[in-house]
Amino acid sequence: MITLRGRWEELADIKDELARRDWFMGTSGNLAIKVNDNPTEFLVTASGKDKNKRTKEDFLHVNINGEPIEETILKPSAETLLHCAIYSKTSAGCSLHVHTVANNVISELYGNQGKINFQGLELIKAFDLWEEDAILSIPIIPNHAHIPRLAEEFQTYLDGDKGAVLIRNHGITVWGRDGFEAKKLLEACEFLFQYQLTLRQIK
Ligand SMILES: CSC[C@@H](O)[C@@H](O)C(=O)COP(=O)(O)O
Ligand SMILES: [Zn+2]
Repeated sequence: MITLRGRWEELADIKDELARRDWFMGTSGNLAIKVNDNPTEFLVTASGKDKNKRTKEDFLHVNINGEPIEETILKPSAETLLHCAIYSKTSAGCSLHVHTVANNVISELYGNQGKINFQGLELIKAFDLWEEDAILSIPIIPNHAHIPRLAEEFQTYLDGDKGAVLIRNHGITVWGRDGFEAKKLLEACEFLFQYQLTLRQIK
């Protein structure tokens, strides 16, 4: 059995790796990992911190409503409700949210269509799409400032234990069965976004 400490270290390692990619600009981004079922509990990043640094106060242990389980002066991520939605509606074990220039530009370019589709690219296999004509469709939702409203719209796309949703001119949230899968999906999405932007520049 993996302990709370083990999950903490796992999430901290993921955070370090994403930080090395420079995916936490301006304190943006938040991460979560499930630590218990029945009742569902997870670790979530503390709000407003420099996620490039590794400290003892990086994560809070929260319940399914995003409320801290232990007494703390730290505040859970402002976007904790999105992670709550993921663990309420799916069996995912890890959820990651980052802001990158590529995911923001893609969300703006394709925002009016409400989604971006990828077909014929090897990396969509990261989402277990193996058929030659398979299409990976990533929804794009408006960036509602009211987080409960954002979470309400976001949760309509939670139809599996792994997936990705773009928030327009904000960022991406991905979830997977575990930390390995969530990070894999995030990297695949960012590859696809960079590919699409490069292709559009050349054409
Ligand atoms: C500092 S801009 C980014 C925030 O508004 C938010 O979108 C974000 O991703 C980080 O918020 P946080 O509360 O630290 O989890
Ligand atoms: Zn954000």
